[in-house]
Amino acid sequence: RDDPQMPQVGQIIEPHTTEVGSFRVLRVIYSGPFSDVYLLGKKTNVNEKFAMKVERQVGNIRPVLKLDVFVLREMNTQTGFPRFIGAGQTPYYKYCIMELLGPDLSKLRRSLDAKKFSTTTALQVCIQTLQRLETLHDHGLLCRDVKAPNFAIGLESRASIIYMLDFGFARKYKDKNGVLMKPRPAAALMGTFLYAPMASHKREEQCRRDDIESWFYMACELLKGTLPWAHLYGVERHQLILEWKQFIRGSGRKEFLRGLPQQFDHILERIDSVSFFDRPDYRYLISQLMFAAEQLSIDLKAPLDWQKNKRLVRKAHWVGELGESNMASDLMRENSDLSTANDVTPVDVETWRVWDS
Ligand SMILES: Nc1ncnc2c1ncn2[C@@H]1O[C@H](COP(=O)(O)OP(=O)(O)OP(=O)(O)O)[C@@H](O)[C@H]1O
Repeated sequence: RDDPQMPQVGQIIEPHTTEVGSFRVLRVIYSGPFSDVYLLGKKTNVNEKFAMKVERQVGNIRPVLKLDVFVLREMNTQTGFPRFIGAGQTPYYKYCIMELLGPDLSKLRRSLDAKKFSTTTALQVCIQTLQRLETLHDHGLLCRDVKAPNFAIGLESRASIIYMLDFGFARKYKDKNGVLMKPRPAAALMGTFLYAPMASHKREEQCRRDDIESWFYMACELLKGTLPWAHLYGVERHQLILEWKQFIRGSGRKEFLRGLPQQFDHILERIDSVSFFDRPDYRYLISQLMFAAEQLSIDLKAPLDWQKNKRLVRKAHWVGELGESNMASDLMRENSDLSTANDVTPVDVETWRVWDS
């Protein structure tokens, strides 16, 4: 941010595509290890706001903005994907301008006193996030970093829509003829340890099922609170996190699922039965969530927690960053002090205390 070559507040940004016009940099929204995100206003009307993700041209250990631009362009007209506005580069940085969104689901959840959403909100969020994954997958793309910080709410009239963000780990799983690509013999450990699918822990190629497996961990966290392995520092303990994920499929299953709608048992069973080339049965998973809502007399059209409590959105802006998408293998190689990789405060670990004793 102190680098004068990088965008500065007040500066005018003029994307190469002339039809989108010019923008003024208003402030920094996020400053991370791999990218910075800025708030922009239209030069002609600063009240018309946008977000701009920026990545350095030189010295960036994980250049991904090209991927973000590719996916946003590909998904541009789809519900729940930020509208792509324009992109460009200077000798110092690349940038991508897109629709401005509200806070992410992780910040919203951690802004609540109970650190979990109401069941009404959590189930609606679970359904919408699954629908986003279905859309992404049906466009031939995998996310490979499904987690609450990568979903954000829309602004104002779009506050009930959950958007998918951050495609830095996306990958095509079909070739140009639409044929499913064969798995490579080994793949990098990708994504975020907390939610990584077991295949990723084992350095196997990921498939659609693996995004849905990560979605499942996220869904459990949204409904029940912080995951029981959240306190483990993934860089050093990722093998133990894998063992946790295996344990909840064996003797730990009942305890793990306690307090969640009973349909979560069927959901996990169905996810685990999907093989590498299969299309997950999104319809079945969504119908199970709807069935859970029906049994709990939940109205799936009811206002969401942040629509009922406007303070929550303001509070979420103050909650710290969490769970950056650090490429696990890079972290381990560097063995640096990036201890935020799995930086979850075990505030509501209480819920899962049974395993600590
Ligand atoms: N369109 C947007 N509108 C509002 N905020 C955004 C938008 N895009 C990104 N952000 C904010 O910037 C943060 C980082 O964005 P993103 O996850 O795309 O970048 P990243 O470099 O991959 O970050 P990380 O590695 O931490 O996941 C998001 O968590 C969100 O708070």
